[in-house]
Amino acid sequence: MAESAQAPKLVYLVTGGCGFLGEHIVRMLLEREPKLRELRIFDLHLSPWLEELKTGPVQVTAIQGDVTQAHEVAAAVAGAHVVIHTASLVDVFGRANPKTIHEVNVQGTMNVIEACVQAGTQFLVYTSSMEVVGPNFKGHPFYRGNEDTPYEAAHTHPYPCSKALAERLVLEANGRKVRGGMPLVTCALRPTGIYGEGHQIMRDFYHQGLRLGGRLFRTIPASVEHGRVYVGNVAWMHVLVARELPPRAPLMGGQVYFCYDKSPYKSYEDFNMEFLGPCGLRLVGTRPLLPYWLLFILATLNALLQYLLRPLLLYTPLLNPYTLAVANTTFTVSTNKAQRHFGYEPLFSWEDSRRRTIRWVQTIKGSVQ
Ligand SMILES: NC(=O)c1ccc[n+]([C@@H]2O[C@H](COP(=O)([O-])OP(=O)(O)OC[C@H]3O[C@@H](n4cnc5c(N)ncnc54)[C@H](O)[C@@H]3O)[C@@H](O)[C@H]2O)c1
Ligand SMILES: CC(C)[C@@H](O)CC[C@@H](C)[C@H]1CC[C@H]2[C@@H]3[C@H](O)C=C4C[C@@H](O)CC[C@]4(C)[C@H]3CC[C@]12C
Repeated sequence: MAESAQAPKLVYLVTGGCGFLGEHIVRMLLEREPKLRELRIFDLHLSPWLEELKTGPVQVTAIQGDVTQAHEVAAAVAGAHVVIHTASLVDVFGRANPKTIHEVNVQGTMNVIEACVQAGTQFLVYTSSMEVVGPNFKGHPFYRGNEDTPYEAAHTHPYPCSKALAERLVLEANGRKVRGGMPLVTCALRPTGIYGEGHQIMRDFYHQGLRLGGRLFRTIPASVEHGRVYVGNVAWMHVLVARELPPRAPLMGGQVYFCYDKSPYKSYEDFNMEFLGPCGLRLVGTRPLLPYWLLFILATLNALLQYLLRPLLLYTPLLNPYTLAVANTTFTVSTNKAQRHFGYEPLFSWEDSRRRTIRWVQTIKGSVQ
């Protein structure tokens, strides 16, 4: 895209723009992308808060659509300069069937790639995931790893499998000729466990704690570290990557970047207590109250119950064999590749991220604060 000091002229499309991360990306773009003329938000489910965004200087176009429908994606992409593709079925709790997860996450991504090629859209940013790497089904730890750390990325669960395949398709598409003869420039961002305002799993933990009289019971050893990153910093990295991809295409094209900030390395449960503790919850136990083998049996019983109850209702507890295995496997990143390649620095400090998240938890219905 030609540099210009004149009026804003860029058209961005964000797929999944009404999701937990998508909303933060949309709001961050409107606040911090001065070259934006039009922001298109493409989502299966449009949110009511979109209306409040239409009063600003940037044209906000809400598009209700399905990424599995190629013609709907093509219509949304036509005329866009940059596509940020975050739309995905994010499910490790058995809510969606594996076929649907593949259709949305893989076929949907293929539709986005093809739409960029046909429309002549040159820049595509894909929201991938740490799960593309691991933890693998063998439970190998990934300790303070980076984008170049050797690791056997072996998956059996539909979600990580779909994200890994989609990421590969995006990176392999880098360099393809788009309509008009210019090269497609792609890159993928791999957030670790995102937290912050709007995080549904944090909400689920909070409600579980309220149901248990203000207590949560430790199931994961405190020594098992899980990387986490604040949603505002993930959104900021997306904005920055989209801005720097055109001028730095030779360096950034076809690259992957972990999303990171200064959030501390802790177990998943201890990290959640950074926000749930100040909101009145207590984590019982300095070590897991139940042995792993018993937790595994309970997780397996949950999976069996989910299967048996499916004709009647969707039973999707937090504890299942997959979530137990992932939570019990250290996965932390330590990298500065995003800083080296496009000058990324976290926008929000840990203290600020924590304060914002606590403030949000306090607004959750049923909050005791
Ligand atoms: N939440 C995390 O911890 C985390 C971590 C790493 C990566 N990610 C990735 O970030 C992205 C956003 O995740 P999230 O946590 O915000 O999830 P989310 O479920 O809140 O958002 C996903 C959005 O995609 C939309 N969507 C789903 N299927 C669609 C379809 N067929 N067509 C159009 N839109 C569709 C949903 O309506 C939703 O608004 C995903 O790609 C996910 O893999 C999330
Ligand atoms: C019930 C206990 C065992 C409890 O500790 C389970 C926690 C479990 C629900 C989470 C532990 C790790 C989470 C995953 C991780 O943060 C990364 C992810 C990648 C992202 O792309 C989607 C979400 C997720 C799979 C995330 C889901 C919840 C956990 C498994």
